[in-house]
Amino acid sequence: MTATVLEFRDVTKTFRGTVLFENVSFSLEEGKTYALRGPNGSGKSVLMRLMTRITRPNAGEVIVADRYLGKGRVFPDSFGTMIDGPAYLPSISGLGNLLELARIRNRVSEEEIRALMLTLGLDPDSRKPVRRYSMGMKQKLSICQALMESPDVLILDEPFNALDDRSVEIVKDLIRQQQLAHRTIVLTSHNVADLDELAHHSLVVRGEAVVLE
Ligand SMILES: Nc1ncnc2c1ncn2[C@@H]1O[C@H](COP(=O)(O)OP(=O)(O)OP(=O)(O)O)[C@@H](O)[C@H]1O
Repeated sequence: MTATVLEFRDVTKTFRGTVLFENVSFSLEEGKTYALRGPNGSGKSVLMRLMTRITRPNAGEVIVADRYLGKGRVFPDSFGTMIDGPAYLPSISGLGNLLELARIRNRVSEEEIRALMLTLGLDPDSRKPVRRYSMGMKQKLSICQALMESPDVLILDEPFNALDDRSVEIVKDLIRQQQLAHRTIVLTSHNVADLDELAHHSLVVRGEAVVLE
């Protein structure tokens, strides 16, 4: 039997009186990859923020299974997210930034972070400050940040943006490794072929509804 990771129960989200989602209900199952689809501005990023509980619904509930919550915590403890991009310290290096973030939970070693950076084509020994990073380099750093602690659930908003073809293939391989490790993944992409290639199911934003297919 598959286990539920998180459940939306009659979730309504409005911004200043405008309804974005109304009475949305669905569940995500462990080990599955979900393509979140919908036109620009339909609410995909907001839905992802609701999943992580960064954004709260106006009505209804987002229920995260107990095993993903730290003791007495509201926020999921084992979710890796790449939604708005973390707020990097612009004057220090990529490795420096990842080490700072890793200190919060102390779950990943410097060696593991260095290896992941190398896999993605980032030089961990580069002293270049993040403010001088190109868009693609920042994107790779965000992917490192989301993956580095081997989270049980990955929420990836446009992980392939700004990446060259080779880097797209590397990120796809990393996602496939996560699938083999039975991780649960939600991802968006403006490239439908990428979503079709990777996802088991779709979450489609249709007006104020979200349909699981
Ligand atoms: N904090 C906020 N306050 C007011 N409106 C917001 C806020 N966050 C998002 N919105 C609105 O919610 C709608 C959905 O935005 P969202 O970024 O989730 O769309 P999206 O589907 O991710 O779009 P895209 O494909 O362009 O990335 C937009 O109209 C946006 O302006």
